[in-house]
Amino acid sequence: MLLITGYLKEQDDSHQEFEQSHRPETDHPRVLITGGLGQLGVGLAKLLRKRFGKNNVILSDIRKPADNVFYSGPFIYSDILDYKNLREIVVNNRITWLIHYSALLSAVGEANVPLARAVNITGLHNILDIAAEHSLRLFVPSTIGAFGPTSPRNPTPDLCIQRPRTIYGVSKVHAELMGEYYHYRYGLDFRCLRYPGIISADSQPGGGTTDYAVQVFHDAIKTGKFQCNLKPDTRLPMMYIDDCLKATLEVMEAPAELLTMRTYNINAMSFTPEELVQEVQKHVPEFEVTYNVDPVRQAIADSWPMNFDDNNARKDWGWKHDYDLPELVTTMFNFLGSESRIAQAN
Ligand SMILES: NC(=O)c1ccc[n+]([C@@H]2O[C@H](COP(=O)([O-])OP(=O)(O)OC[C@H]3O[C@@H](n4cnc5c(N)ncnc54)[C@H](O)[C@@H]3O)[C@@H](O)[C@H]2O)c1
Ligand SMILES: C[C@@H](O)[C@H](N)C(=O)O
Repeated sequence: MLLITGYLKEQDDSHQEFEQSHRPETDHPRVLITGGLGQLGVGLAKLLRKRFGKNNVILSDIRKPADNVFYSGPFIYSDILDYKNLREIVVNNRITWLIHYSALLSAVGEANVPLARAVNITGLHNILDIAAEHSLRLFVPSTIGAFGPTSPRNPTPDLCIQRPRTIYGVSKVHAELMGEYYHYRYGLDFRCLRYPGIISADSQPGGGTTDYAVQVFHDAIKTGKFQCNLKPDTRLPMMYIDDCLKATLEVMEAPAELLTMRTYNINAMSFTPEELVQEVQKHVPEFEVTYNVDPVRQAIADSWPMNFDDNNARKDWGWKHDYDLPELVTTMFNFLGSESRIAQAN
């Protein structure tokens, strides 16, 4: 058996022991999260473990997990480009839900197109085949980046022209279309949400265009100064991580008959760097910002939606966000402020 977890290792090194003492509850899904050590995976694992039980949710990645992650529940090495290994993990752990988070994001994708193509497209093909072969429920996130300069930008509906100009966006449109094709052709239970830029306090973004909206909080607390790599009036859809993870769980649990589509926009708020900074200054009045525009990220942002129309998600399966801009900013400062007080005390 392949599964080795820090949590289990602490108790017993025998895999036999795992099989006997940790039988999965049959009424809960057995979940595998790929690319689980990025900005979103650890938080999602925490949420799903609370709901389905610690041992029913396996995090996987090609990176080495931090101690707190390793000891918080099952973790396994998995490279999504290794089809045989992926299939072995699914079979040996009797996986029923696959959450496919592995990807190269927009900015790092432009910096390494061959790798982005391999991970985001070839990797997705492995995931689709394994999910179809083993009748898994498959979640693949898409993104505001799946739209391009010829899409309507304010607001962007679910169905419209999608001609993105990044390898990231192209690979995500490909994922949407392939997932839907497998659904209609082979009956694959494919579910997909187009996430906005996600903002989180306890995990770092992986090299996207919306990363500035996370970094700003860290710099406000650490130095009181921030250099923004997008222009002050660049408007993009954004969401606090708790809303993103809640939506993911909700769409995965939604009865199939409610889903009139298989790919939905979800949204919470939309702001520019200037508007975010004004809100941050309510908490840190002396906060100073300068602008040093990164032309690659700026060109990407200028081609993306400014506002996202998520009416179908709201109508079909009851999507509703909890965090608007003021709550987001207060929550980020509460979290990071308490962390920095703890660090100072130690
Ligand atoms: N964070 C956002 O703002 C956002 C917005 C829209 C969509 N999404 C999507 O959500 C998903 C998760 O995003 P994230 O922000 O956590 O990404 P991230 O970049 O932080 O993490 C991606 C993870 O994929 C892993 N990975 C890379 N190559 C791999 C391989 N060959 N095999 C297995 N794993 C591999 C990386 O090690 C990394 O831990 C992605 O598909 C992303 O496109 C994220
Ligand atoms: C928006 C999203 O897909 C990611 N945060 C990026 O900027 O690339």
